[in-house]
Amino acid sequence: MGGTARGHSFLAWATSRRDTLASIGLNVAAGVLTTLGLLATTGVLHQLFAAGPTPDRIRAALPALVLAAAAVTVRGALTIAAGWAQARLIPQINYAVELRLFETTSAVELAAFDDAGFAEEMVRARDRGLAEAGSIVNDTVNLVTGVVGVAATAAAVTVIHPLLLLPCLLVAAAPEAVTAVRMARRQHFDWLARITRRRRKFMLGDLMADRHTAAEIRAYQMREFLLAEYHRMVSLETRAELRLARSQTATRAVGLSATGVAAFGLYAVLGGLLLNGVVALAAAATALLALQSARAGLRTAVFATNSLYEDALYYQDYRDFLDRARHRVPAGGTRPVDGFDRIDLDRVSLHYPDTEAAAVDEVSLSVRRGEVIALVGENGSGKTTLAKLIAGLYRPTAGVIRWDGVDTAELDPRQTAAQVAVMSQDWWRFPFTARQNIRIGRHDRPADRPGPEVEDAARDAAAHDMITELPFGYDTLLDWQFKDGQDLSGGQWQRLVAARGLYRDARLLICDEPSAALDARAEHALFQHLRRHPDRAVVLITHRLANVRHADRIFVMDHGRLIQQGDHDELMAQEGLYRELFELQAAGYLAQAGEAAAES
Ligand SMILES: Nc1ncnc2c1ncn2[C@@H]1O[C@H](COP(=O)(O)OP(=O)(O)OP(=O)(O)O)[C@@H](O)[C@H]1O
Repeated sequence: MGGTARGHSFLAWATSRRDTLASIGLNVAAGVLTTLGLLATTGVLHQLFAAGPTPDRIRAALPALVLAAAAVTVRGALTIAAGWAQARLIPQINYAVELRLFETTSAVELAAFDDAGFAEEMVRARDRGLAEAGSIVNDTVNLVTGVVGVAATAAAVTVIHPLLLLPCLLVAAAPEAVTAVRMARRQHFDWLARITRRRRKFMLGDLMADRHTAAEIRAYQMREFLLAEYHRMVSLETRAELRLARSQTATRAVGLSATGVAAFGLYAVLGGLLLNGVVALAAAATALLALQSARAGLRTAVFATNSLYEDALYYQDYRDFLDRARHRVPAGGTRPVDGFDRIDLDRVSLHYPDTEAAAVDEVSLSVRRGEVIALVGENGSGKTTLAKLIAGLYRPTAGVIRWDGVDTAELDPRQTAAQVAVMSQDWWRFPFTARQNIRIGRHDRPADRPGPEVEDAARDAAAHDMITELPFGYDTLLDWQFKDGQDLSGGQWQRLVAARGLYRDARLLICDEPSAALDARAEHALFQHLRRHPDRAVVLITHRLANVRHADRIFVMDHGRLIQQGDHDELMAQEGLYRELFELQAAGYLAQAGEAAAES
């Protein structure tokens, strides 16, 4: 926890030195005025309890009274100023903490997202870690305020009567502090133990309240099934929460009893000292005031320590996540890249985490500039994984990928990625306008770099007409959740994804099922533009084998292994999976063509 609090104060310091200094400094200054105020009050009481006529005593007490009033006023002003500095600091810190998280999550390697442990840590960091950053600052300032308050009072008391109250204060504070820390620890560990179940509960809740799942849930009448599953989670959760509440209540009861006994003892000691004449009446009265002020300070400090302890435990999750995530940011090399003549895969394998079999198993192949190659195989045979390896989205768990003979690990990763465009099979409906949805394919294209215009890319992907028919054309927001937002059909989205890929205008174009949702006309239009181009290599994955007939080379995958390669004619001349799959598809068309001929 010490490390965390230190780490965080660095963050506050780095975020805004002025506001951090002001938050702490003004609170300390307010504490000094508390001491002054108490000393002035003792002065007032001494004069009032002295012998002599009342008007004289009041007159004598006046200067101290003015001093006490001034101390209270200035202290109030300082506290308000400290509050202002704190209010400025918190949003800055929250922003810095969020930014750090998203800078890291968006930089980690893709493989990290396949790791369930990493995904869970990320949820934890977002779920609680972020929210705690602001509270840590608040609680730290409160702790400083509380401690300064107690120290200020203790200083005043020491001046008035050395060694009288300090031990008493400590005795009064101990039970509260111990109870608070115990409760915070238990709360945290209980939360950790329940996190997987809570994630599942949220996920079920999302399924039942999401627009994208609504149709399927109704079509399969999944409602009762989901509700029963949700109910099961909720009952387990409720039971766990009740168990926690029971033990927390017991701890609090013990803590409060101990605090009561300590307070009683404290007053008894003070009474005894007064009766025995060890303390004067004025000093005893100030002591009571001081005790009250000290206890308020103590309560603030204990409460802040408790919250700080709890915040720190959650915030530590955030920091641990950042540390671990930073190790998953691909380091990459420094060799500059500007295109390639050939990419060679040498016995490349990829194992997903927690899986037995390799998704890609010792595959060797090459992709040359100016070629169109195709990856073919049944579902789950490893085509998408292999394409992601070629695209550099995954690093091989064994084997080497070389660009013009250089291991990709040595190449500058940003420059390498700039050479690649991926039309992915599982694309996302980005909530931007149609134009932005295409432009994000190369949003940072410098003005002097040639490339297709947004509308040309859309035309090539058969998306232009559909976009111009939208209510605001290219400026239509493609998110139905916002006013004037629109949604598109699956095929329309896929045209947009294709347009984005073409707009990116990269040397290596990877098309994973680019036409799965397209109608025949759009598919035809797209494939016109995926033909050979001297400056570009295309890696095509498709189950519609008619589209791979013209590929320069076809690679056939089965259970992660490369089992056949060659062009269409070579592969058709062999017994094997390719011919089998091709003939199965062709038979469907031929049968239909035959039936049509018979009918006419
Ligand atoms: N993120 C992942 N984590 C774990 N296993 C995965 C992951 N993605 C794919 N797999 C597994 O890896 C294997 C290869 O999957 P891949 O998606 O590469 O196949 P594919 O040939 O593209 O299939 P399809 O034709 O259905 O698109 C499959 O057994 C799949 O279950």
